[in-house]
Amino acid sequence: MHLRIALLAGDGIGPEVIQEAVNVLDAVGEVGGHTFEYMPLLIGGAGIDAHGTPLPNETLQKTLTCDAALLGAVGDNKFNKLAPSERPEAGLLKIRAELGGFANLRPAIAYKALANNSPLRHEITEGADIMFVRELLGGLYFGEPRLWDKQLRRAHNTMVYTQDEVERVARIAFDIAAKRPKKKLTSVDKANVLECSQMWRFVVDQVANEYPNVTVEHQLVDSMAIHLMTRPRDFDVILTENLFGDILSDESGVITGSLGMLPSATVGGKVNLYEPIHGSAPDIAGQGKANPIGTILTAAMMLRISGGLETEAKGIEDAVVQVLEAGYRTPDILSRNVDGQHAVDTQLMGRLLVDLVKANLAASLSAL
Ligand SMILES: NC(=O)C1=CN([C@@H]2O[C@H](COP(=O)(O)OP(=O)(O)OC[C@H]3O[C@@H](n4cnc5c(N)ncnc54)[C@H](O)[C@@H]3O)[C@@H](O)[C@H]2O)C=CC1
Ligand SMILES: CC(C)CC(=O)C(=O)O
Ligand SMILES: [Mg+2]
Repeated sequence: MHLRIALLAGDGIGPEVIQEAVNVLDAVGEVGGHTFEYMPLLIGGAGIDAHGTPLPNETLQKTLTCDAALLGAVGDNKFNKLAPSERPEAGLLKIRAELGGFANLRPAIAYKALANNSPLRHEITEGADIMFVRELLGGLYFGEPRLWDKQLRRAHNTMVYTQDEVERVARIAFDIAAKRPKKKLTSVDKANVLECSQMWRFVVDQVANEYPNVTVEHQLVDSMAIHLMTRPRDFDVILTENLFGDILSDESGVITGSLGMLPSATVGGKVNLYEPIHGSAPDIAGQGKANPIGTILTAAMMLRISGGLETEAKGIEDAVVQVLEAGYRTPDILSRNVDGQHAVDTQLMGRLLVDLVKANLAASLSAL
């Protein structure tokens, strides 16, 4: 298998975690006989610094020629005073829109080895395995008009969805739910207040008729924030709009032990975009403290979805379980009062995973 991968490292911890994912991909390539061709491209603050724009044209054009795009994170405090349309984050929103992927898949799994690293009690998180399907191209992040009228001392953002936009992401979520053991879909909205949400619910119910084997429920987003923390095991696929999905999926970092553990894949467009769900973490950037696991699991999603490399993806996911069970912890998942932990930095976590991935793949190849 040959994959051309646009490498959009971005800002802050982005380049640090992307490097570890590349090392793991290289290990997969070496053992599995695949070639991964990387195209490093600037985005976010790195794009602003080099070319005055968070999405240089070269980045977009070259990404469009690739089989997949792997992104770290964007954002830097030095740009905080810029208007939203000029900030690093605007580059990410623009590339998402241009690539066209509308379904952002964000799995959140409670790893057994991290049971004592979550502030939630073990019996609450044990076995939790959620797949968020977040609509990525609509809602408040893209709706027009949007402005801050400083003279009128008033600002607008617009939540807008078409029925077609809801339908296409709902279909992806139902397809996923239909293939999972629990076959349950929870659609999250704010239908007691918002017309967008009332329409969302109407469309989801229509699509549900095509999936009689999937159990459907609707939840309001405010109480859902509580249900997610008090009974995460009751959920399977969670379908929601852009902003609600952004917030709830970050919240699921509590279930997994850290935001740094969470991967994502965006599908449905011209080129799939793979990114961990966390941001550029300026508070820990450049210190070797970043957890690369979310990005490494993101690379596994890329191999599975864009490369059809199921064994290789599983080899990475198993390596993550093994490294955690052996007690290795970056600072974000290191707990006080827990025995058997070994503190590691970003690079050592990456190296341990490279070795485990190589061993896992060699074992599965020799078993063939
Ligand atoms: N996809 C992207 O590129 C995203 C970019 N951002 C941007 O990132 C910047 C920082 O935003 P924040 O709200 O602080 O969110 P953040 O996700 O960057 O960080 C939140 C907290 O989680 C920690 N954290 C995040 N990723 C981690 C990792 N891999 N390992 C260990 N700890 C990790 C950070 O140290 C911080 O304490 C902002 O400029 C924001 O706009 C935020 C979210 C997504
Ligand atoms: C544009 C991004 C900064 C929004 C975000 O936080 C995300 O997509 O997770
Ligand atoms: Mg976010």
